[in-house]
Parts: sequence; C-alpha cells; structure tokens
Amino acid sequence: MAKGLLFVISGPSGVGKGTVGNALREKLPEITYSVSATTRAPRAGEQDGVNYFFKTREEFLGMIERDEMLEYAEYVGNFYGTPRDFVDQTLAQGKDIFLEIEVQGALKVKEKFPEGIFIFLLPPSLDELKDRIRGRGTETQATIDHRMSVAVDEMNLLRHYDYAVVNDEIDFACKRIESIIIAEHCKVHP
Ligand SMILES: Nc1nc2c(ncn2[C@@H]2O[C@H](COP(=O)(O)OP(=O)(O)O)[C@@H](O)[C@H]2O)c(=O)[nH]1
Ligand SMILES: Nc1ncnc2c1ncn2[C@@H]1O[C@H](COP(=O)(O)OP(=O)(O)O)[C@@H](O)[C@H]1O
Repeated sequence: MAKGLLFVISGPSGVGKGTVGNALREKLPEITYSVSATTRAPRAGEQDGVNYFFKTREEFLGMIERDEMLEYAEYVGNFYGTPRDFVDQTLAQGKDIFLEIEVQGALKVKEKFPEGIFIFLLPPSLDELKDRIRGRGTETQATIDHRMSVAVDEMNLLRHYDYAVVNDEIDFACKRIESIIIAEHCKVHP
C-alpha cells in the first residue's frame, strides 16, 4: 500500500492556522490531524486529547527523553511537540497526516521528512496579524508583543517552504490548500 503524504501547515501565531485548519476539517472530514502535546495551560473550551495533550513540564521532558517526539519546540515560554507514533501509524495506513505547528518545529520535521509538503500561511499584512492576535483576546499585551517579534523572524524562513498561502479570506485560503493537496496527489513522482 502506498504511504500517505505528510502535510505541514505552519506560519506565525495569529495568522489563522487553527481557524483555517478547522474549516478544512469541516470540508474534508477524512483528513487526519496530529494532536500535539504542550505544557501551555488549556484555554477556555479546550479539551485534553482533542486540542492538545496537556502535559506538565516533567511529563513533556519525559516524552522527549523516551524519544516519543517527532519534533518539539519551545515557543513563547511553553513546549509544544508532535507525538511520533501517531504520525508513523497514520502514514503506514496509507492516510495523509496534517501537522499544524510553528516554524522552528516545521523545519525540524523537514530534516526528518524531506518528502513532506510544507505550506506557509501568510497574513495579508503585519498590521492585520497584530489585529488578529489582539482580536482573539487570549493573550496579554506582553505576549502579543512577543508573538509579533517572533512572527517577523518566522516570516524570514518562508524560503524553506514549498507553498505560500495568504489567509485573506478563510474560504480562499482553504481552497488554495485543497488545491495543493489535490496537486500533490496527482504528481507522477510524489
Ligand atoms: N513545533 C510545534 N509547534 C506546535 C505544535 N503544536 C502547536 N504548535 C504551534 O505552537 C504555536 C502556539 O500555539 P498555541 O499556544 O495553541 O497558540 P495559537 O496557535 O497561536 O492559538 C502555534 O504556532 C502552533 O501552531 C507542535 O506539536 N510542535
Ligand atoms: N481569514 C481571516 N480573516 C479574518 N480573521 C481571521 C481569519 N483567519 C483567522 N482569523 C482570526 O484571527 C485570529 C487568530 O486565528 P487563529 O486561527 O487562532 O490563529 P493561529 O492558530 O495561527 O494562531 C482568530 O480570532 C481568528 O478568528
């Protein structure tokens, strides 16, 4: 059986990875998403095992030590990582897997899975990005400033990606990603 394809959707905080990811899941329910582990505190409405596996720092470090992470990154004071087994099992079953992760982690995945398809989600502008992070209302001013400075550094890494998708309108961004998925499956040499 042919292995599935690994897609990584990355980009700065607040660009709309979660929003576009949710819209994509609604349109394409057959898509399998990896659930990350994190040491960040759950936000209102987030569920353990659905949005993230919420871990203590000790538990997370244990997973790293046991080599259970495909990649992990420290991002704005918390750890985030992709459990390796689920990704391997999904691909072995011939299914595609989607990772929605920040930029450092995406580049680590690229070292291990150079055949992966790396999609960078871009904001229409930096001002719009700041408005989106602020509008979400989940971050303090200090965290917003920190996330914005990280965002500028992250955008400089666009050249390592295969595709750039501007998230101007959620529907348009989804269409672009769907088109990429279709095109990748039509490749003669995937
Ligand atoms: N490297 C890495 N980044 C992740 C992982 N899971 C989530 N992230 C990223 O970590 C960043 C912060 O996530 P979060 O605190 O949920 O905030 P939000 O995505 O900006 O709402 C985002 O860019 C996520 O895409 C992971 O497993 N590995
Ligand atoms: N295309 C879009 N147009 C307008 N607002 C958007 C768009 N995509 C996302 N947003 C808003 O921007 C904020 C950040 O989106 P989110 O999905 O949480 O980003 P990320 O997961 O990349 O951090 C949310 O309030 C979301 O509703």
